[in-house]
Amino acid sequence: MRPSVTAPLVLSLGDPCGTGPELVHKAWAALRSQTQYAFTVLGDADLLASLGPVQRLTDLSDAIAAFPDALPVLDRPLSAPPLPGNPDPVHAPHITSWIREGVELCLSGAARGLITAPIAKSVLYASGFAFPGHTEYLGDLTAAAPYPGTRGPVMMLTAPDAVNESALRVVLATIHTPLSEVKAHLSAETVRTLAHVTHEALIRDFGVAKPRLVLAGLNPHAGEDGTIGREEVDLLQPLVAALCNEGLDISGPLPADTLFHAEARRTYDAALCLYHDQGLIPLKTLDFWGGVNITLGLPLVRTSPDHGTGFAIVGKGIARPDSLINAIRAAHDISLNRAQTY
Ligand SMILES: NC(=O)C1=CN([C@@H]2O[C@H](COP(=O)(O)OP(=O)(O)OC[C@H]3O[C@@H](n4cnc5c(N)ncnc54)[C@H](O)[C@@H]3O)[C@@H](O)[C@H]2O)C=CC1
Ligand SMILES: NCC(=O)COP(=O)(O)O
Repeated sequence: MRPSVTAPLVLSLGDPCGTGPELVHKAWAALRSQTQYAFTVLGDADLLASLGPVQRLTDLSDAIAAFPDALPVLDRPLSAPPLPGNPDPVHAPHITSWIREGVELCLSGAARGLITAPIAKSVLYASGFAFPGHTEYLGDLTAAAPYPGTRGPVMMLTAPDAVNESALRVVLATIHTPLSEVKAHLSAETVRTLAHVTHEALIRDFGVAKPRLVLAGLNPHAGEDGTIGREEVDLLQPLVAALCNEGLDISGPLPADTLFHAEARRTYDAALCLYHDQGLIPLKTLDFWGGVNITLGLPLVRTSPDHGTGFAIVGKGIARPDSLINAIRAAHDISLNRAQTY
């Protein structure tokens, strides 16, 4: 069902021992007077009440009215008390159930977007979580839901507060893949799907009328005509030619080391990167505090701060909410764009 633009956003609390709970309160305090960003937390209300004012909701539709006065929460209690800064796999089933319920609320139309606070992957893996991260989990949870475009999930990171005028968007062909295995995971079909999902999402989710894509090379100097690696010649150049024939505006493969300076960024709307750090190093260098992680190609809107659980700084009052605030704003913006084009 298509979500109403007047439905609230929902936010899964993530790891209760991380910075998520305090950041949620900081984000609420920053946004409480702007009810277009009203969100409700799926998580433990006692934990959140220990950090600031909360309103326990029984009905999600009360979220917008409650938002200016207190942080709205759909109380989904933990079974053991969380120790700040000390993650414990005992919380894993709750963490994943908050995400699952957020997905259900979005797919039913009761919520118009899901923001996920950070999870610690290794903690979830220790309790049997079978997905590399939210991205793949959300792809699995939504596999049966109708979607009008090319299916993701695709991970996009955006640096909305990047300096030098031009923001940066990167999308990843491989995500949490060890570097030694990246090459084996790169196929024409993987990169082709990445390009199409990104092209369609730039139109549907970001309102870019004619998306311009660029593909980064894998090797130094993009292989230098096959003399420093052959992936560009054998795989990526023919693929870019095929994608151009399919109607996409895409260039590359280009050397990654000269792809991210301000002037270069003005020439494209999204950079297709082949592995995690190829895209995330420039992004986090440009905008360490404000980056947003967005999942493309899903039948729901999902955003997240680009940082992790920050266990070492929990409770110290120094965790910055910029990225979470940007994630909430991005979910709002994307849901409005989708309402116009979906
Ligand atoms: N969206 C998600 O669910 C993500 C989860 N993670 C998970 O987070 C855990 C920790 O990963 P790390 O690589 O240590 O990354 P991290 O982002 O938690 O920490 C990296 C550095 O940034 C600082 N930092 C993090 N958030 C901050 C904030 N809001 N304000 C100020 N400083 C902040 C930390 O103190 C640390 O120095 C891992 O288990 C990882 O799986 C990592 C990235 C995204
Ligand atoms: N480095 C990005 C990250 O870890 C986010 O992963 P996900 O949980 O959004 O799939």
